Amino acid sequence: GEKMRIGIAGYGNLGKGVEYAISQQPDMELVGIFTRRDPSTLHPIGEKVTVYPLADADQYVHDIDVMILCGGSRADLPEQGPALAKLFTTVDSFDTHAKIPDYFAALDEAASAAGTTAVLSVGWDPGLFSVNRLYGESVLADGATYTFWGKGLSQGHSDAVRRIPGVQNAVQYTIPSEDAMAKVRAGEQPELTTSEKHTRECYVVLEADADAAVVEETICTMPDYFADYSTTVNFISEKELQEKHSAMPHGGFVIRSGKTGENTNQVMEYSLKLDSNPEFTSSVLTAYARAAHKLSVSGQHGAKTVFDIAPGLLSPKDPAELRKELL
Ligand SMILES: NC(=O)C1=CN([C@@H]2O[C@H](COP(=O)(O)OP(=O)(O)OC[C@H]3O[C@@H](n4cnc5c(N)ncnc54)[C@H](OP(=O)(O)O)[C@@H]3O)[C@@H](O)[C@H]2O)C=CC1
Ligand SMILES: N[C@@H](C[C@H]1CC(C(=O)O)=NO1)C(=O)O
Repeated sequence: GEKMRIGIAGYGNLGKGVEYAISQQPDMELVGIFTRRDPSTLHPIGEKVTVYPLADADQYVHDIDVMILCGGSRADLPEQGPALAKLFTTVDSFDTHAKIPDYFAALDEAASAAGTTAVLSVGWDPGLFSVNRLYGESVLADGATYTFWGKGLSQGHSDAVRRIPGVQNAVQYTIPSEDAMAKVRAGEQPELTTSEKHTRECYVVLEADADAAVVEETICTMPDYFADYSTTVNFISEKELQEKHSAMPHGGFVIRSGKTGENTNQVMEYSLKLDSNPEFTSSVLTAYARAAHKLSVSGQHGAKTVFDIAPGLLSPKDPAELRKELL
């Protein structure tokens, strides 16, 4: 049948990853990339891919089935999400956890009024890790859930640091506590505070006239991103950043350890080992774009999270084919 027509809004790590992911989907085609920068300065992976000014997106509402939003959660999506949900069915990876309820409400208002479908906070955390925490807590009612990330590069935190005035470039690594993970794996079900589970390490390239002390303080006290953690900030050159910090590996796992019966131990674990955090996240976004389109054409409008989306909708296979795979 007809291929799904996809747009990409925002061309950074995620935007590039979505371009690759679409080329792997038999049922999708890329209509174009939308950017706030001068389109002529962008060089997509595919030579034939057209780059449009994001400001012109409204001219393409009849050419695009799903717009995949690849902007930064800290400063782009809060404005781009609702604005684009008025025009398109959208999918995004919004990950400022504390702000998800408000963001959901804004998207739901926009998408319900426009008769579109806005799928938010898709990726791995939030996203696939959220679904696995839900499975664990729904199945093992008596138990404890733990999430560990890294050691790896968090794109949300890296983006948040890059947005600080005076920062030219930056990356942030998340480091899990080996001691905390050992206790969890030993089934001790420990009470762990946020700062007992992870520490955060930033590598920052300053602009010429920036004040390092002010930048460091802004990072370490940043609500929702760094305030609850112990964070170290290292100032390096752009050259060193490019040489030593260009790879974006990450990963982690969700564990639910619980009890059933009289006193039976049950442990459920879901883990990721990612050589590229952005390319994996982009692959999740692309699968959920398929689900978003199916929801939209079947009249399921408004905002949806991963909790609202049946797994079968993610697949290019139809339900009858999938049923054969149950065996
Ligand atoms: N839920 C999850 O599991 C995950 C969520 N995320 C989220 O994805 C968000 C985006 O991550 P990521 O793609 O790494 O962010 P980037 O910083 O690479 O891109 C963010 C935006 O910045 C602009 N941009 C990109 N490169 C440049 C450049 N060289 N010069 C100027 N502007 C640029 C682009 O907008 P434009 O083209 O309009 O200029 C782009 O949309 C993160 O903020 C994070 O919140 C990421 C990973 C996992
Ligand atoms: N949203 C995260 C995905 C995972 C990684 C993470 C962290 O390192 O704090 N939290 O969630 C990202 O932007 O990479």
